[in-house]
Amino acid sequence: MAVVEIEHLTRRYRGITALDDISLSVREHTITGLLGRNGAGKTTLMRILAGHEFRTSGRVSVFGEDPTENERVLRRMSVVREGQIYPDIKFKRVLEAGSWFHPHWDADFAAQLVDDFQLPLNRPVKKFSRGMMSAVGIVLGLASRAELTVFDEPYLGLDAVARQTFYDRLLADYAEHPRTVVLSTHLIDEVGDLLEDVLVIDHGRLVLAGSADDLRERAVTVSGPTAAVADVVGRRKVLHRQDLGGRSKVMVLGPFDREDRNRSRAADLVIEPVSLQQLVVRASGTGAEGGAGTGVAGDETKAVPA
Ligand SMILES: Nc1ncnc2c1ncn2[C@@H]1O[C@H](COP(=O)(O)OP(=O)(O)OP(=O)(O)O)[C@@H](O)[C@H]1O
Repeated sequence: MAVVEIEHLTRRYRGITALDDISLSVREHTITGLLGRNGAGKTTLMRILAGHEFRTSGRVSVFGEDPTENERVLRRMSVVREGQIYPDIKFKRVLEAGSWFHPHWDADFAAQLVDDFQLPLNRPVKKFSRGMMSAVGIVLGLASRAELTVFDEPYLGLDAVARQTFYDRLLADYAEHPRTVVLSTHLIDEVGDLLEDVLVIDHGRLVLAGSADDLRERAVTVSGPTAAVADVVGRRKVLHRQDLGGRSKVMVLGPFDREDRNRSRAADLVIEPVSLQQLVVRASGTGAEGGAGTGVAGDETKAVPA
C-alpha cells in the first residue's frame, strides 16, 4: 500500500520550476531515501507533503487525502527539517510539546535518545549548538513514532558518532515499530544500508526510482575494448561513459543475467558493481547521458509504482 501518492506534481516559483511533473509513490512501512543535488527540489517536495507549501498543479495524497491544511493527515506525520526554529523555552518543554502533538509519542524512548545525544533538559533550545539543535529534531522525529516521518537533511552539524547513533536508533526502533520514513540526505554512502527504496530527483524531475537493492544489483560498470563493451551494453540505459584509446568504461542499468556475465567474461570485459552514491551522482545530470531526460525513471526501473 502507498502512504504517499503524487501525480504530475509541479511547483513553480517566479521563473523557477522547482518540481516539474513529478509522479511517485512511497510504500507503507519502508525507509525511502529522497536523494538529489543541491537545489534539486527535495525540500520543496517535502514541504508540499507536509502541507507547508502549495503546489502549482498536480495531485498529492498522503494517507489517501490531500495534506494541505488537513489536520487529520498532519497529526499522523512528523516532519524534521534542517534549521528548524524553536520557541525560546527549555528543551524539556519542547519535548512536552512533542508529546501533545503526536499520539504515538514514547516518553521513555525520548528520554533514552536525550541521553544518547547528551542533551541538557533544562537549557533553552535557543542556546543549543548547531549539532545539538539537529539532535533535538532527531529526538522529536524518532520519539513521535508518527506513521509517516519525514527527515529533511536532519543532521546539519552532527558529528559522525552522533549520525551513527541516529542511524542505529532509527533502524532498531523501526524494526520494532514499523512505520514509513522518508529521509532526504546528501550522505548517500552513509545511509545506503538503511534505505529500502530510493527516489532521485534532479532539476525538479524524478530521474530514478526503485528498491535500493534492485538498483544496486542492476547498475554496473562494464569496461574493456569499445566494440565488445558496446555489444554487451546493447540497448540498456547508459548513465555514464568514458572512452580512451579504443577502450571504454560504461555505467549502465541492467538487468545483467548469467548469460550476459558469461558473455562478458569470454570477451575479457570487466563487470563491477556500482555504489548507490555513484549511481545517484551519475543519474543526477552531471553531464553526458545522465540526468533528466534519460528516461531512467521509466517503467523498467520502477519498483515503486507511480
Ligand atoms: N520560496 C522560493 N522562492 C523561489 N524559489 C525557490 C523557493 N523555494 C525553493 N526555490 C527554488 O526551487 C529549487 C529547489 O529548491 P529546494 O530547496 O527544494 O532544493 P533541495 O533539493 O532541497 O536543495 P538542497 O539539497 O540544497 O537543500 C531551487 O532552485 C530553489 O532556489
